[in-house]
Amino acid sequence: MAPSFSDDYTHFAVKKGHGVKGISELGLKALPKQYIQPLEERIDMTKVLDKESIPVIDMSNLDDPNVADQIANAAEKWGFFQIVNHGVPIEVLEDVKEATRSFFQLPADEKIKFSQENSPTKHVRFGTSFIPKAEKALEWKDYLSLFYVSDEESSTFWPAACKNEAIEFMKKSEFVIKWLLQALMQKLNAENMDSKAPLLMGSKRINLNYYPICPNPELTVGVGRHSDVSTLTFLLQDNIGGLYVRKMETDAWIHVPPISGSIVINVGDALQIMSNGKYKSVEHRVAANGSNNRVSVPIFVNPRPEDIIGPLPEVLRNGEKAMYKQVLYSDYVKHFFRKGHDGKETIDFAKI
Ligand SMILES: COc1cc(/C=C/C(=O)SCCNC(=O)CCNC(=O)[C@H](O)C(C)(C)COP(=O)(O)OP(=O)(O)OC[C@H]2O[C@@H](n3cnc4c(N)ncnc43)[C@H](O)[C@@H]2OP(=O)(O)O)ccc1O
Ligand SMILES: O=C(O)CCC(=O)C(=O)O
Ligand SMILES: [Fe+2]
Repeated sequence: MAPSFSDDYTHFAVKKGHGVKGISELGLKALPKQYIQPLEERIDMTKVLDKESIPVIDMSNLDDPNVADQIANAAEKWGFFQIVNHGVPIEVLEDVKEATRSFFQLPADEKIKFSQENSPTKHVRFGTSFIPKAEKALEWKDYLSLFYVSDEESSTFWPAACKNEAIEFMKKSEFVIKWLLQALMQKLNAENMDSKAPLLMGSKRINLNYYPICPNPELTVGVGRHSDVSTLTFLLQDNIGGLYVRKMETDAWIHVPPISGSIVINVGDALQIMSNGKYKSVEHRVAANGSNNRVSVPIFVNPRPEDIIGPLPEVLRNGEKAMYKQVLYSDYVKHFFRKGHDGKETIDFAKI
């Protein structure tokens, strides 16, 4: 049944498993007040630079040393870039976007089986907004978050509507992810990828994000300002648009235009820490949309929860002063998940 009072919307979306998709489908004329963001957190279009864009890097010739240079340069100067001709088949990308729509199309009583309270495993979580119990205002997004442990575990516990497509996307992306990390390590003189791979890409989480049509998109956000806590994020977006990235060291924002077949790559906090600040995790946010539903599928490439992360010895070899302490990665991630989105604040947890 549709909720009648404003406070009931939180119950309906968060506790009953309808999510913001359920609210969207009620056809309300006005946004429930819980979703109204303070003015400073809404996207101010006068701060968007429409003539600038993040780099787009063609990966068709991996033997060209220029490719690795462009990647390291983009990770340093922008923290965000798009890649094209990266080798992940277009059908795999289309299939995982379609599987995302199929999962969110399920009735609430099917999706709620995967909520924090009901899920058969901590590794599968369906939710809405970011951390509703810690947020001052809610965000206009539903998600399914899948932590990869093994094919067997995924096959047993991940929802049938999307598991094969999500696993395939992860598998087919493995080569290019490793190549990107190798190129980034080379530029830090930390070439030994065989020994570094577990730390850089020892765990993966894939999120399926659903941003339904919103009655007053200008009053809220799909995702608030944050940087990812990953090493790298490998993000597939559909053709709707709405992802904005902060231009480094300014208060201006740049839109990331959908490019068919491309993948958006961003540096996460773990790589900023390991590179002692050479590569930067940059704030980004997602606008809500008044006319179209949007999906996105980030693969968060991470250290393992039990890893200790800090500036790599190779980076400090030349006497450079460490800017970050050694921290247990799961402590870092738990700190991120303890509060609402707060821009680049999370990294203070690791600062010396
Ligand atoms: C959802 O909207 C988002 C998400 C994001 C995500 C950006 C990223 O960069 S995700 C990459 C995170 N890295 C990893 O998952 C790999 C390392 N994993 C770990 O260290 C651990 O698995 C763990 C995530 C810390 C969980 O540890 P565990 O011991 O199993 O502890 P829990 O009790 O399950 O969780 C602790 C605490 O975290 C919250 N939480 C856990 N998982 C999620 C999740 N998938 N989504 C949201 N919140 C999660 C949870 O609230 C727990 O606290 P409670 O108080 O509820 O118990 C970016 C932007 C977005 O909008
Ligand atoms: O939906 C997007 O384009 C980005 C989402 C995001 O930033 C995240 O899930 O961390
Ligand atoms: Fe993000």
